[in-house]
Amino acid sequence: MPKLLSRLQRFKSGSPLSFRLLAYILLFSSAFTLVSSAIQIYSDFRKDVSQIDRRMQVVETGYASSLARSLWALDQKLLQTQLEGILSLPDIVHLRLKIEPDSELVLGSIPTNTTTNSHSFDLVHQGDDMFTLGHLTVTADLQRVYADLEEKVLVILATQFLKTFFISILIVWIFQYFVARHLTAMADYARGFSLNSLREPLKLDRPDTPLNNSDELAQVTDAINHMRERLSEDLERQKRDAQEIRKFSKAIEQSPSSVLICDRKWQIEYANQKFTQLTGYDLDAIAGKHPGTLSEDINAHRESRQLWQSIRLQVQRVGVWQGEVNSARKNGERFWEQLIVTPIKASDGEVTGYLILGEDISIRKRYEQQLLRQANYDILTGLPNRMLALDRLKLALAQARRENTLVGVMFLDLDNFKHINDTLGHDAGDNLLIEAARRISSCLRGTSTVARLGGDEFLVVLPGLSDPQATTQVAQRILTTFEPPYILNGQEVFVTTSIGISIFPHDSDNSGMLLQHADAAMYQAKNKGKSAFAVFAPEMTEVSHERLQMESLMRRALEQQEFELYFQPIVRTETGQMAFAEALLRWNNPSLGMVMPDRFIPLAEETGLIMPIGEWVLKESCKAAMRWRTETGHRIGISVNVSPRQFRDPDFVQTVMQALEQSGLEPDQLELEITERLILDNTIETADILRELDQSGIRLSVDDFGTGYSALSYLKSYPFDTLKIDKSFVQDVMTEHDDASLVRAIINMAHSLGLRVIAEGVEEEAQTHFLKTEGCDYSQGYFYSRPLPAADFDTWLSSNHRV
Ligand SMILES: Nc1nc2c(ncn2[C@@H]2O[C@H](COP(=O)(O)O[C@H]3[C@@H](O)[C@H](n4cnc5c(=O)[nH]c(N)nc54)O[C@@H]3COP(=O)(O)O)[C@@H](O)[C@H]2O)c(=O)[nH]1
Repeated sequence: MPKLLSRLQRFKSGSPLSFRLLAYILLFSSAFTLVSSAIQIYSDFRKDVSQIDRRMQVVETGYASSLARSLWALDQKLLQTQLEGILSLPDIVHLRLKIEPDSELVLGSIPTNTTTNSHSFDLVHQGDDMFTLGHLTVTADLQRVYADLEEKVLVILATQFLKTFFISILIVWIFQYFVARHLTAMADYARGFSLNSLREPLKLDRPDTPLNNSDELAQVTDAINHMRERLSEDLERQKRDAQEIRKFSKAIEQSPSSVLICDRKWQIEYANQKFTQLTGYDLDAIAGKHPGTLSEDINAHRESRQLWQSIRLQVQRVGVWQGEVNSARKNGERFWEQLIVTPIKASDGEVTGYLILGEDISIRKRYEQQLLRQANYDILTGLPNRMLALDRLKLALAQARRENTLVGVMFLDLDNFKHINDTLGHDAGDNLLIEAARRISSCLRGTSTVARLGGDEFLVVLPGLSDPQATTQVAQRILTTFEPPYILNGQEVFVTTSIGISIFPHDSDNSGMLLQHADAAMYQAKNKGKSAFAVFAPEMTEVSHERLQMESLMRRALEQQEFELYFQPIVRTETGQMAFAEALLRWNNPSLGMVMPDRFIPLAEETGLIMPIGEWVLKESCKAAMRWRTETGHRIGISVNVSPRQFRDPDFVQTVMQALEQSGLEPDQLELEITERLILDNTIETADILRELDQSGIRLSVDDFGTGYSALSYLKSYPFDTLKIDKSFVQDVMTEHDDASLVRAIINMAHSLGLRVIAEGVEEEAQTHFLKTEGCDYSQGYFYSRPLPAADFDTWLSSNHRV
């Protein structure tokens, strides 16, 4: 029962369509039933009425002749019987017989309040003559017909209504079961449809039959589900798109590049953080403006307008513009940015706006300018470097060709720069170069170029000369400006320069050759004794050729075993007995002959060949010392010269140790001679290396002492064992009072620092007496022996009883 009630309730409230359908069916079927029943009833009614009419016709045809005969015969009884017979007929209620001429016979009665139907006919005698005997009016009562009609109406109405009602109920139930409830389910589904239920498809509560799967409801369900899927896909896509858009907008907002988006009229619509950060303008302040009109500076504004005009044109024509722009920040500060401007196009290709990407390239630009400067200028002196100098030289040559003039090319090299640099340190060397550059520049006209080629080499280009003499005048002026001393590390230092000159077009019309010739002339000037200039002459090329040749020969000298060690004894001054020997390198080249170290060691240092050569010297020296021990039975130490360049080899200590290990010589039998200039070179971890060598037991001596510019304090700071007084002082001790005093002072000072002293360059016996008197520990010089080849030294050792 409750189920039924709820159904009814649903039927009433939840299924208005069914309700309405029921109402419509009832209404229409009732109307139809009524009309059809009315037609039916009316037809039956007409049938009944016409049956009565026919019956009265039958009375006329059946009774007229017999009634006429009864009248003719005046047989009243028969007439009475006949009339009663007619009256007994159904529905006939009244008979009126008018008998001619004026009698009347009436039978039956006409009921009141009812509808009657009358039929009259004449009663005629059919003899020879025809006589109308009477006139009979038959009246029929339609009461029965109407009663029948009423009953029929009632029955038909009742049955039709019931039929219609139940059929309607059935139809509505069928409709409700097969359609309406599913429509309700669809409505419920649609009503409850939300983003959360997107994954739940609409399912109707009906069997899964092929018929059900293909009917309209199935089609609507499919359509709804299809719509749901499409919606779900669209939403998914929208979600993805929204995510993408969020991602892109975040990326744009946080992009390391500045981003401006303009509409199609180039009015700013969007600016990201980076843009604000870079320019100082925030979006509110610039929205709607043209990107070229942000600055308030009128000049910048004008420039920018022109620029943006060309940007607009190129973007229209080519589709992109990119370039480097010197933009202005809000505070007026200028900066460089790399801009890329592209149109933003809709899918139909229509331009909807413009994208302007910017990147701050100020640092790169500065760096580029710096690089450009570095590429063309010498950082230390600010002078043009080799590259720019060569460009200028080429330009000068081109101009000279046009104008038929001369170009002077001067190659300058500072004399003894290396020595000064090594002894006074790099800072002093740098200051010297700066001052030298200033002095050279001060001697030149505005059109001339002075450049630093590297190291202590300078190039001067004198364009547009009419007379070659002009070059020598300039060279002389330069030499004169070099005369005043330089103040380096608080000391007065005299520095000179050597100048080589070549002239275009006399010496060559080629810039490279002119440089080479000036270089060759410069060597000639050096050979003249420095602080000189030389003008190129063809024979000078041989000198520079020799240098090149020497370098290439030296590269093969080690493997060709062209190097040889000479040994010079170092004796105890007091006794003249052999103490140890110094290894001195010689180069025996088949084409160059015997080459002395002064000639090739600087070149070996320049080219780096000193590393393998120095290693060879160390190993051979240690081996020689061990051989002497074997041969003489005495421990004879060996002193080896070490070039500053060798100290820059990170494996130097290891090389020394290897030489000792491989030969078996004890470390205290090896002495390394180091020049003062090495010690003053702050760039080398000299102290660490010297300490490491000292800790290994290797002895260390300061070579050429007295020739440097340094203070003596380093002697205390470094672990030296020996100090070697330069031969230039020793050689004049007997003649120069100052030198004698200096040698004496050096010996005393060295002793006070716990160092032993070697005097080198002892050539005369008198010098040995002096040194003995002054307490000099060791002596070395031609007086005792010249440097000897190994075999000669062996002989010297065996014949010399002073060991
Ligand atoms: N890095 C290296 N340098 C080396 C090596 N071998 C030599 N040298 C250096 O070359 C310079 C010239 O050396 P050298 O021509 O051998 O001259 C030496 C002696 O021959 C010379 N000497 C010795 N006694 C006298 C003398 O009585 N009179 C005189 N006029 N000359 C003399 O002195 C040079 C010794 O120099 P020093 O080293 O200062 O003791 C020279 O500077 C060498 O250092 C090498 O293998 N590596």
